[in-house]
Amino acid sequence: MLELDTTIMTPAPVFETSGHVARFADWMVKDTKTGDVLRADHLVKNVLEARVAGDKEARGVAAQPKEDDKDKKKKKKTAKAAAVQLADEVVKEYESILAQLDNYSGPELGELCRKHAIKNPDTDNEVTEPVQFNLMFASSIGPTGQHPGFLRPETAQGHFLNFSRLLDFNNGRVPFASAQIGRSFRNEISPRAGLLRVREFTMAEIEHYVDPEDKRHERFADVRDTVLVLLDRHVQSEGSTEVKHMSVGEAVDKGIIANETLGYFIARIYQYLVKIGINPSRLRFRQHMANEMAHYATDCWDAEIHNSTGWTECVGCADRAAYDLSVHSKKTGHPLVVRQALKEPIVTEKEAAEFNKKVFGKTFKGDAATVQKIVESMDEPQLLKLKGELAQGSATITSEDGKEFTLTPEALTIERKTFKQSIREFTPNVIEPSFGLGRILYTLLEHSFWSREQDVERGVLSLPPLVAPTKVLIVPLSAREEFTPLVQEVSTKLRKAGVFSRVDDSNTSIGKRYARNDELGTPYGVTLDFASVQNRTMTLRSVPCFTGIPCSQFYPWVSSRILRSSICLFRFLIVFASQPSSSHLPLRPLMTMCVIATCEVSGNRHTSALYCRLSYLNGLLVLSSVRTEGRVLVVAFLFLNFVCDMFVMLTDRCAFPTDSERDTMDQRIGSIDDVIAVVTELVQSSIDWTEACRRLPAYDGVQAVE
Ligand SMILES: Nc1ncnc2c1ncn2[C@@H]1O[C@H](COP(=O)(O)OP(=O)(O)OP(=O)(O)O)[C@@H](O)[C@H]1O
Repeated sequence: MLELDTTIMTPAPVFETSGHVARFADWMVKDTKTGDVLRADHLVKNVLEARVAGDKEARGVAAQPKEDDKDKKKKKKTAKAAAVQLADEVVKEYESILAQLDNYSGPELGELCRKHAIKNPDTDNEVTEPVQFNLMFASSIGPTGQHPGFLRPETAQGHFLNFSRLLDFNNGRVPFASAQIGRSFRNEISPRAGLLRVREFTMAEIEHYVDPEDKRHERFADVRDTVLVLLDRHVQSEGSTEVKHMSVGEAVDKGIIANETLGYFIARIYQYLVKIGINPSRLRFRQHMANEMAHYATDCWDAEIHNSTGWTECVGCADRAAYDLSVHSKKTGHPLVVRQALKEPIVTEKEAAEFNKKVFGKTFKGDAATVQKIVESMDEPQLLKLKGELAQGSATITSEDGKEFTLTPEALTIERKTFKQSIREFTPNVIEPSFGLGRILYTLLEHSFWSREQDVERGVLSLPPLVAPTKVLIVPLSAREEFTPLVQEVSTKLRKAGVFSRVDDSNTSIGKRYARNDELGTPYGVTLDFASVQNRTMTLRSVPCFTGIPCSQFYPWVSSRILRSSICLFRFLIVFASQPSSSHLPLRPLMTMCVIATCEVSGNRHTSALYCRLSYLNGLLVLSSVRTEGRVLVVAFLFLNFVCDMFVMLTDRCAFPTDSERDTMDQRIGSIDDVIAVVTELVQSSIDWTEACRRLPAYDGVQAVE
């Protein structure tokens, strides 16, 4: 792959030729009273989605999440959902429109606004008919300002302008690819949602040039079995968003993905996104519908990632065919083609025109070149017709501006000739994966950031080591002088191993230091304690990774929760039943049980355990205050409470470990050199945490200094 870096400010003829001046546009509408500008498709989407959500709320399917004031400010243009129930057919129609929203043209969007009374959600005013708005920033180049230019809206055109040079570097052969990372600029109608829609953003684009007659990819076998979540154009045009899980091999075989090279890059995009930490269950590939496709594309798939704003396109992967190279070549007259030596020459017979230069020049004088051009641009049937007319004595041809010329057999002869072709000339097709780095980074941060159930203020960023800015945190337990040489030794050894580390020797507690670095996304931590000074050992800690509940643990976890909740209810009933009517403390055990039940169900086991013990005390208090005959019941309650406790302890064993447990459990110990070797391999991803645990024993807090 050849990397290039081309200019951002681009002369206008480049984008006139590529079609961007005429067609790189979005549809916008204006608020008829305030003049507020809205992107037409976004307006329809916001309003219809809000109506569908309002319908769900009215039916009691899902409550609308409450927006706090901050969010309200951010989502100024988001339509508010009124809890209004809609007719079933209307909901169906709205869902169908939303599924194929990207396929509507401007007039169709205008029609939708009228038909469904879609207004500006902020003002409730009508909106105008959609008009096209070109997304490029115009400027002028040079001191006189007479050369118009544009800030590039994509890096791709820079690749195409340099095609001949790139082809030379690749010895005139395809396939090969060029790559560029750089800023692009789009005058977005409504730039919102943080980094998701901005007017200036970083793109990483690959242009892969292939033979149009052979779009196989030599490494396709490596990715053939990669299973993807696909939302193809047929499903969308039926108004559905039902996805298919399918290997890329099968999708190419069935023609869902147009060709192997496109399929290869889609699979590689998937692998890349998952490798950097995007949650694969929130990633899908959506095919563009016919109207939605950019003017240059013949097939296009977007890698869409789900985040707090919904499904967002983060990478586009298009087959741009020969469009760009052909238009630039036509405009400049410079052939952007590949010349390939044929193994077997191709022999063909065809009609060929031969000009008698002397007579031709004398007859047509200044128009000779124009007449020759007209004849040369004729195809086989036209030449045959002309040949017939010449055989009759003369033929008349007309130029584009309507001028007539009479040709005679003296000036021009047409004969059938044999041609031997040993070179094949073709314009390569281009497959283009186009990454928006801001969108990828934003969704990655969203997918990686979480907080502990019992401490929502304490955030954790579970970044894979590959992308984490700091790979290892070195934490000396004390700021005492004897730690300094050790810290320096570990830091130097990690640097030599190519592992970027940082020392946190601040005065705060070790817990706070861990927490701070968990939030910064540092995946590993090594701790130097007093045992390190004495025995040269070091502990290794991995930042907990929130992957959701693994399937294998999901059912035991759910059943344990159900069991625990049932036990709470059971306890509650026992307490209730054991209340002697004369007791002056009837509410205390009752309230305690309610607190326990709430804690158990919400998973807050520390508080639950505390209240559990309190319930015994309550039982004893009740015991001392009731009549003799009521005591039997209270003793029975205490006994049953004890049995319940045993149950809870047992179910604790099969319960899904909480994050705090993973925090403290995931500590290993070893000699400084062993730990450095293991953490280096972890950072390089050549081993996983399981292998690290096999190599280093667990740290149980006992291997400390005597
Ligand atoms: N305004 C923007 N802000 C941030 N990233 C963007 C923006 N526009 C495009 N991108 C990124 O560039 C990539 C390739 O651009 P492409 O032209 O395919 O986007 P697009 O289809 O115009 O996007 P959209 O439909 O969201 O406007 C997108 O997948 C996206 O990640």
